[in-house]
Amino acid sequence: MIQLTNVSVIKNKKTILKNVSWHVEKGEHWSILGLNGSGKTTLLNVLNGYLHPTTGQVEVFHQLFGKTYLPDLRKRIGLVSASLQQQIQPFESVLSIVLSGKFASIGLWESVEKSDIQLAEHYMELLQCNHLQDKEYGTLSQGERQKVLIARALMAQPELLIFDEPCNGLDIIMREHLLDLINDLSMQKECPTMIYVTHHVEEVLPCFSHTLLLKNGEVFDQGLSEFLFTEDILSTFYDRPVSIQKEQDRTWLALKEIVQHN
Ligand SMILES: Nc1ncnc2c1ncn2[C@@H]1O[C@H](COP(=O)(O)OP(=O)(O)OP(=O)(O)O)[C@@H](O)[C@H]1O
Repeated sequence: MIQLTNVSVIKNKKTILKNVSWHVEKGEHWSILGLNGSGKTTLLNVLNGYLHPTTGQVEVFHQLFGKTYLPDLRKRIGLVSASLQQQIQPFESVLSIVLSGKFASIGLWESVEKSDIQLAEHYMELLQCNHLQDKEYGTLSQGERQKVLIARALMAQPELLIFDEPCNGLDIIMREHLLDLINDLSMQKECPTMIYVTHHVEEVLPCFSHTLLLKNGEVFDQGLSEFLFTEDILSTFYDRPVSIQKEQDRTWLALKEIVQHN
């Protein structure tokens, strides 16, 4: 699915990513965990081909960037991100937004078939947002918007689905509801390979069996989430002592000391 080899990104003399090597197999689901400014967004931009690495090699679906036509490749990648939210017109209906996912377009400009509507309804049902289909996007809550964007991403039947901090701005009830839906999705036969980018270890569901820990633009560690989410590793990762608790097959984190910011 993904093969990054020694990828570095330098912008304005600042090294944003340094020698990132990462391999994702089809059917593996990965989380990318990192603090603010660790390089997560930059890494996603590299993956989507919006940013060319200064050095190193990127392959997605065995296609080497620089030797492949990126617009076609991007159609195989679903992205659920805040930047997408900002591009959607507030008056567009939920059904139209979900349908537009088939064409990876902002706005629905193509004619659709009955089978497209049926597929859109299937995904809206899966994401429990079919009751919203006639509503305007601008009237939806943040949680409802995220569900619609996931249904939209699935319409293109992507092979790779990237969630970029999907729980930002959600209260705990809506966060858990959205995570439940992502968990349900992971159990579907048609589930694409998923990448879940987050600041919060608590959000990493058991289906995200693998994790890439990104720190200051470098891979701090990577591998099976269950082996990485220990007090020792996470304390070094966060540069401060943390305690963890395992509940519902997830890892819940607390700082052992409150850090004073002056
Ligand atoms: N064009 C640029 N020129 C200089 N520095 C940049 C540029 N783009 C990003 N950076 C810096 O690179 C670092 C990583 O940014 P990035 O947005 O990838 O981090 P992030 O992990 O996504 O952060 P957050 O979680 O806060 O969104 C930041 O310190 C950012 O200021």
